[in-house]
Amino acid sequence: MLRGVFVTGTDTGVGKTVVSAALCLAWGAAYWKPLQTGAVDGDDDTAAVTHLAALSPEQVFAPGRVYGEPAAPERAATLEGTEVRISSLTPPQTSAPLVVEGAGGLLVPINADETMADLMAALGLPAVVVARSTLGTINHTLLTLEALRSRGLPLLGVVMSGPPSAPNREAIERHGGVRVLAEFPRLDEVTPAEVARLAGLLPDLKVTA
Ligand SMILES: Nc1ncnc2c1ncn2[C@@H]1O[C@H](COP(=O)(O)OP(=O)(O)OP(=O)(O)O)[C@@H](O)[C@H]1O
Ligand SMILES: C[C@H](N)[C@H](N)CCCCCC(=O)O
Ligand SMILES: [Mg+2]
Repeated sequence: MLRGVFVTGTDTGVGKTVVSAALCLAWGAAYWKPLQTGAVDGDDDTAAVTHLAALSPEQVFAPGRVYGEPAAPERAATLEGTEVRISSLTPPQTSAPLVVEGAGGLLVPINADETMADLMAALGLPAVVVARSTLGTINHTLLTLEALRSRGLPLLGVVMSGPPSAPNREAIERHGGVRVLAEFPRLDEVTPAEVARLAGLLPDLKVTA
């Protein structure tokens, strides 16, 4: 039984927020974004997931820190004259399973000596890796899986986002020794109804609080 998952990705903008919303819907999970950057550009993944997954107030937690600069948390915090340490972030208490969304990919710096991978380790949640479906994804995905494994971090599986590619899926599963949980097609419009449809593509995993 899983208490939840840590949604990471092969890159920023790869579809982690949309996948997080689908996971919340599929599992009746709560959502938390420990580190949000890019607020000056309107980046607000918590608001996006709340809308897309129609989360109730009990299912959504305020981000741990919010920074204006659209950058890695290390730089965004430094520009505001601060530093964030993983030990200062308090994970929410919830009776529901928890979907935690990282910022960018696995090795994005949080400060001079901690990365998203360290945050994942501290939370003790298995990773869902969101990957593009298109050309170039095999390398990016296998690098992310290798980085997870070299740190002894648990892995639940991969979600591929974009036009379904059977050859890319097969290569990632075979070379990465990983399960592709679902392939999320490109949506014309990212709406709650369409995200509910994507949620239906996810396997029935035993996720509990
Ligand atoms: N399946 C999809 N179909 C169409 N558009 C999508 C899909 N998945 C994501 N998008 C769009 O692509 C953009 C980036 O997706 P998303 O915000 O989920 O990325 P992210 O990995 O969460 O980025 P960040 O690192 O900023 O958190 C958004 O505008 C989102 O609406
Ligand atoms: C601003 C953006 N949307 C994310 N919140 C932060 C992405 C950091 C990526 C850093 C990097 O890998 O180069
Ligand atoms: Mg996001």
